[in-house]
Amino acid sequence: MTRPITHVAAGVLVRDDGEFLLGSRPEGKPYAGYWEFPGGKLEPGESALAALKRELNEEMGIEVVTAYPWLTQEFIYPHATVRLHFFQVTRWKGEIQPQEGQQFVWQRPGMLTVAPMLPANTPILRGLELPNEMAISNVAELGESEYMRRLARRLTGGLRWLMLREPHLERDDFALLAEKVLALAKPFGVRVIINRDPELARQLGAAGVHLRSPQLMALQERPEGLDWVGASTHGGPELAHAARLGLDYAFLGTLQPTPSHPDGDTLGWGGFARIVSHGYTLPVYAIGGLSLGDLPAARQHGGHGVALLRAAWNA
Ligand SMILES: Nc1nc2c([nH]c(=O)n2[C@H]2C[C@H](O)[C@@H](COP(=O)(O)OP(=O)(O)OP(=O)(O)O)O2)c(=O)[nH]1
Ligand SMILES: [Mg+2]
Repeated sequence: MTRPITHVAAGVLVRDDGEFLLGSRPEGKPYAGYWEFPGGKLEPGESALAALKRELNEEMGIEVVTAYPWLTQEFIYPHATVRLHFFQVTRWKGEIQPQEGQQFVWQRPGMLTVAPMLPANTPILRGLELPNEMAISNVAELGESEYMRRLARRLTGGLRWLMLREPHLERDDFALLAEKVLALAKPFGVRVIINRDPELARQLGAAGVHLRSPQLMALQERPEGLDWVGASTHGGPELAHAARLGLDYAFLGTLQPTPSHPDGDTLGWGGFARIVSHGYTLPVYAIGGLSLGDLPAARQHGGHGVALLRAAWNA
């Protein structure tokens, strides 16, 4: 027998310093004492956003000002089958005050100090570790020495993640470059994602691998031995495949015409939103002709962030 699905809206409050809020579940509810993102069940006919606003007001006394639709997760509990609609809440009014005897704690992504967490939330916590800007290397256009100068500048400026993607290089030359980049990035604790193949990413000891869409579609399982695995996608079927394999994030594009693809098929924000609104558990980056100024648009349309090639190195 299939049970009806209980729809739930939950809010991830994120401060400017990157810390996010968890609440403890009050006594008397299923999983009392577990940690969760504040939120609750949708009422009949209520939208997820309306439920989010109502629940955050009821449970913590705040008024939501800016909320971005983010990840969706389905989970089967003994007590219910839930579909969770997560939002990132970046602005709110009023002071956070527990209204139901719960506790609240601010946490740093990847460095939780409280437990246990509701089990459905594992991928949500992973998603919070991912940056809103994914910077993609551009040795091809800048040349190696100029690129390394700009990378050094961004590293001292606080860059946390970097994707190394240089398809014009032969594998050996790419590996040599990767070793230099990894050595430069290491003291900064930067996560370097290798856009080539899982084998090379493992050999280099990189944080992860990024798959091109043909590589993604040829796989039946997530590559092993890598902390982070992402993929490029161009539509719903590819994105769904990435989600099925349990990948950590996906790119979706091309958003706008770019210098290298001046007149190809582009999605625009409408097309991007239509695909993402299907509701995936993995964060989705918009890619193609974007700059950091497009981040609010990407988030309004259900994206996690923007993947930047040229624009990442202009500053
Ligand atoms: N609020 C919230 N619920 C979550 C999260 N993760 C997760 O699996 N859930 C599940 C637990 C519950 O089965 C369901 C939320 O139900 P709830 O008991 O919080 O709902 P509610 O606030 O409307 O409570 P009530 O009025 O029914 O007492 O979703 C999360 O991060 N936040
Ligand atoms: Mg609740």
